[in-house]
Amino acid sequence: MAVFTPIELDDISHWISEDFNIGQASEIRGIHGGIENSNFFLDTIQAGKKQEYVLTIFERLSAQQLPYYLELMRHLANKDIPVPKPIENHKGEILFSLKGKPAAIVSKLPGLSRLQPEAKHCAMVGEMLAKMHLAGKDFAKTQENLRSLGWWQKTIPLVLPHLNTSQKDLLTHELATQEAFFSSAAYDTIPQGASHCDLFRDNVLFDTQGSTDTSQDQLGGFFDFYFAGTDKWVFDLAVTANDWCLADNKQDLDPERLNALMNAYQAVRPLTKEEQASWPLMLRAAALRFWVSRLWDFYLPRDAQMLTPHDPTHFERILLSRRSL
Ligand SMILES: Nc1ncnc2c1ncn2[C@@H]1O[C@H](COP(=O)(O)OP(=O)(O)O)[C@@H](O)[C@H]1O
Ligand SMILES: N[C@@H](CCOP(=O)(O)O)C(=O)O
Repeated sequence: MAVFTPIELDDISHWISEDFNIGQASEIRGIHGGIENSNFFLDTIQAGKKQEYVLTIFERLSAQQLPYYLELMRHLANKDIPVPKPIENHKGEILFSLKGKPAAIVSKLPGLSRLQPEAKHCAMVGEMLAKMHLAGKDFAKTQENLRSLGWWQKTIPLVLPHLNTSQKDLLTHELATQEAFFSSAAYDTIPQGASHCDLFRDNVLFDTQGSTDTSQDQLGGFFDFYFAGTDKWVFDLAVTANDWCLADNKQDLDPERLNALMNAYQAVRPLTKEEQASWPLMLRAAALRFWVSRLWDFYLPRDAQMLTPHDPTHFERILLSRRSL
């Protein structure tokens, strides 16, 4: 994440001790890594013991949009899906205001990201993703994926002037293909529900159980639900596959990792015939979604301390690879 809105301990100490039951704030540290929100590790001391939380200040999402994400995390956590649990204040609220922006405090998950995943990591992620989809079936709220087709249609004209001719052609052709796909009868038959929509390697933690290698790794949890939405579950799986199952050339799919992800997912929730048929176009949709957002972040950047933009060309290559399948 980046830090767009700096926060000091003095800004929150009184608020934490007065409004919550999590002890006294003892330290706050800006987190480097993501690109959307201002995130901080927040330590407190409660009954003499250190407790760890994550404080997020939302930079783009509004107080109207946020209840979906926070309630979804609470719903999933209550069903034993390992996700950050929003912390309630004394009034039972989970959405607050800090420095004039919406903010939340969530539990800190254990572990670290595995950026060079083995097939077994892909399998753990596939299994938990399917369990998460099923656990979200009775989640009452719905909210569209705010980075889906409507957003691509609005954003692509903003980035096109920055691209060369072949990039422009690729982007406009793929958008036209996806528009036709989204409006097809087949698309309507594909099951949907609460989806993470950004389940990249850096949004999953593995608990290493104290081991220095990967042998004991257990899933620590999924986090960063702030791109979640009601979407096709198989789109969520395609987003995940495009990041977790890359071959050494960083663009093609690696059969071993992909099989591990898909088999583990389908052991919990087998894909329907319609989902199977949609898979090639879903992989392309998932590649397009992140090519567009990376272009947008790259060419129309915001001010931030500690911001590291992601490379858009990575998803241009992934899209080309998926189109050649
Ligand atoms: N609940 C959490 N538990 C543990 N670490 C977290 C948690 N939430 C965020 N982090 C850490 O903060 C970093 C940035 O968070 P992220 O959600 O990716 O930022 P952004 O909201 O900007 O996308 C992550 O890479 C991770 O290290
Ligand atoms: N996963 C996306 C960017 C979203 O940033 P995150 O830090 O919130 O995951 C990408 O890689 O483009």
